[in-house]
Amino acid sequence: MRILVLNNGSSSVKYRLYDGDDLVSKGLVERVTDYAAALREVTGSVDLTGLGAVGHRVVHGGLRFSEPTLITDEVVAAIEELVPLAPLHNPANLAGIGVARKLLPGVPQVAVFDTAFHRTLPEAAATYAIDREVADRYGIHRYGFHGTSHAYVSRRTATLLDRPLAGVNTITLHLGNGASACAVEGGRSVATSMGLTPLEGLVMGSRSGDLDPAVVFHLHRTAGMPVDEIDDLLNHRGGLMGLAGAGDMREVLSRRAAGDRAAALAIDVYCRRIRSYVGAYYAVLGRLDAIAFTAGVGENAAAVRAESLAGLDRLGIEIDAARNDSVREGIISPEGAPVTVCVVPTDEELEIATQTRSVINGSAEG
Ligand SMILES: Nc1ncnc2c1ncn2[C@@H]1O[C@H](COP(=O)(O)OP(=O)(O)O)[C@@H](O)[C@H]1O
Ligand SMILES: CC(=O)OP(=O)(O)O
Ligand SMILES: [Mg+2]
Repeated sequence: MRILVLNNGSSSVKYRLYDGDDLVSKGLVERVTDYAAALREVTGSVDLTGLGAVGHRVVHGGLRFSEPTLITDEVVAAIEELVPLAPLHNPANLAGIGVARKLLPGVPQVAVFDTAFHRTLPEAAATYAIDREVADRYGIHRYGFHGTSHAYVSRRTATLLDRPLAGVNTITLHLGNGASACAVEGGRSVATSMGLTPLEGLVMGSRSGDLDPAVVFHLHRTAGMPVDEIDDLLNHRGGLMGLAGAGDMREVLSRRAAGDRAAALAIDVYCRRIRSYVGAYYAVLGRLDAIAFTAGVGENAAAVRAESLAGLDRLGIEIDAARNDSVREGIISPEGAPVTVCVVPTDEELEIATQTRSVINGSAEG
């Protein structure tokens, strides 16, 4: 079955066309303002004959969506209702869905949610310690994101260990522009660092990750900053961008190499945050079999991997320097180490295609 996968961001359209598991073509349309035009460009440039389905990445699925879902008008309305919880991501996803349904009538469309994998979080992990009634009324809950990636990478890690997924405990570290950590117990997400929105947790390209919520009140009251400006400060002008003046890890690493102290501090803050989460999630899991690094930074920045896990050998967590510098995919811990540390390239689009196909096959059978 041929499947078109669309991953619409706030300013770009990424697409992949699969025939079974084979990638037939892929592309990226950048600086998108008109999704209809961008998608017409995509549909005009690839051969879509025999297309069996379109799979869409949808970032926020709220509490409702724990599985990939066939898109109907009612599903679109539900995704629209979640826009306030993901104002940067869901509108772009919806634009892609709207245009694809119009341009490809009769082709089934499937939504694959970033949040779905985390619907297994234990209640104690998903609950913020605030007034219960307020939380329920406004949907204040840890939803977690990058679930498609954490699911794919934790599965691949079990394969790499040559053990059944059900018996493997892994910490997956998705370090891209957005970044999140996940504790995966036997294939189920039991803790994750992003929360109500993709702002919480690790230090990211332009997002601050964790901070004292009182920072927001303080900036509002003392600096007189409107809430929208604080939102922009934390989401777009924080993280590596805020600390080092560049959001791209390659640039920050090269500035540090040139002696830039702000860049050096930014990387220290970035790696220390990862180390804190690894320790916390080790405690949550009780027994840890593997740590998997993935996404742009995790797959490519050996220095970040080494610095994040430095000094954890007493916990059985160690990196072999020669392996870390040479391995593109596979194990980077020393032979026989208690915890297997590995690099596992993610493939969110392939996972979306796989899940989309399972929905189509399931509905054909059912
Ligand atoms: N060779 C590299 N060394 C260090 N960082 C890298 C390298 N290649 C890519 N990156 C970083 O990966 C990040 C982007 O990750 P990616 O997973 O592609 O992001 P996203 O899909 O979230 O847009 C950027 O910060 C970029 O600097
Ligand atoms: C949810 C999220 O943070 O996605 P991205 O990493 O694509 O920004
Ligand atoms: Mg990515």
